[in-house]
Amino acid sequence: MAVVVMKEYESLTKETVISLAIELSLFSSEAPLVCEEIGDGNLNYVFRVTDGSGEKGIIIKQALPYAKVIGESWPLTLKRAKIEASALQKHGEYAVGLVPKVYATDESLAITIMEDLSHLEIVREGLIKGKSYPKLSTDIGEYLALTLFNTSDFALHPFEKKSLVVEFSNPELCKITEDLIFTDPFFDHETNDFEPALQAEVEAIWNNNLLKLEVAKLKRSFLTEAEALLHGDLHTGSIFASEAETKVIDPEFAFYGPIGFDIGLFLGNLIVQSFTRQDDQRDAIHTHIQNTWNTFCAKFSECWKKGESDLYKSIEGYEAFVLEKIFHDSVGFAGCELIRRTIGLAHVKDLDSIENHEQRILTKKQTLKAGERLIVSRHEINSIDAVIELLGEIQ
Ligand SMILES: Nc1ncnc2c1ncn2[C@@H]1O[C@H](COP(=O)(O)OP(=O)(O)O)[C@@H](O)[C@H]1O
Ligand SMILES: CSC[C@H]1O[C@H](OP(=O)(O)O)[C@H](O)[C@@H]1O
Repeated sequence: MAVVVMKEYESLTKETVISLAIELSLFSSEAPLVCEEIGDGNLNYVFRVTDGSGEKGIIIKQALPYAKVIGESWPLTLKRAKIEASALQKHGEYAVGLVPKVYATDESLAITIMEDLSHLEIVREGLIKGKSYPKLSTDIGEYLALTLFNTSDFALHPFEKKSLVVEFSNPELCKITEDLIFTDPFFDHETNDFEPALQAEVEAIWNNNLLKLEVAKLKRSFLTEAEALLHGDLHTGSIFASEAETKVIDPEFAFYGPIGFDIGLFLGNLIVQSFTRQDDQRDAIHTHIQNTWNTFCAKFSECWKKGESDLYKSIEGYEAFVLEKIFHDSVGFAGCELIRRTIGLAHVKDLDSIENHEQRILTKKQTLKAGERLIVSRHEINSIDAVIELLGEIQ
């Protein structure tokens, strides 16, 4: 990967992106370059440059000094571009082929130049259309096990692990998660955004001290447990796929946190999708939920058996203890994701695009109920099949 040293920060336009692509010799000098801005996320600009044939493309993603969805009133560090590029590379070392290739970065412009994945589809969009992506859960289960195990103390020398903890210190992006996932939805906070028909359910959440105690414990794990290098925002909008391929993008929230957080966010987004489907279409999603966890466990155990880095790895019962903790954390984090995606600042299209008002409100009530039960009962839920059973009980 090249590191391009450019001038000071400026917000790129389609024209300056083309000049940059020429300056960096990313295409042959005669190619008639075309650029479009394709970013649909909350935070950054994403430019796609093609050579006119429409076939060869590259992606130039640029961080803005503020959150795009809110505007300049929400300043945000440009350092997130470097974190994202470094996390793509670090995760790519272990989850080979499951993340886009990074071609170049420039810290002062806050850009990452990477592989164009436009031949794939964002999983959230495909799932909403009823697709099921046969390889999704096997690939994501493996991605989770390989990235999380191999960046943890189970695999790394303690000096290397601690130096990665420092490299991936990401306080501003973590603060967004601390607020938007773990705090604001559980209090009457101005960032919340919910439909008036949900007022009673939302107030019940704000008044539920048992629920809030459990969320406080999960937030504490997020704040304090530097277990592995997380993606940090692994929702179905951060995954590209086809029938044959899966690629995880957008790890700008990467930092050292609890292993169950990435797993829980992915499962939470699958659970949201499950509630939006007709009964006869839910099985494909439930199979993905089960297979994600089962693949994660199988691959994590395979990694556990390799290498000698931690003498305690061979102690009877230790691996089972670790996996049990990760499972209960994952279930709780999934619950938080369900609640924040329903009533918090950042919604998901799976829910908001349900046109029929009654159906949309019913589905949102279900995601809230499921979220609450997953959080409060997570220590009594002892298998992934029990999660599926719980989903079936929610009317
Ligand atoms: N490598 C890529 N190849 C093709 N399209 C991409 C790529 N990365 C991002 N995109 C497009 O840009 C959108 C926003 O990208 P994302 O990284 O999620 O931005 P944000 O950080 O703002 O959420 C994606 O939903 C996708 O449509
Ligand atoms: C104001 S940030 C809200 C929300 O946006 C991020 O998602 P993405 O960058 O994928 O659009 C993240 O989930 C934050 O919680």
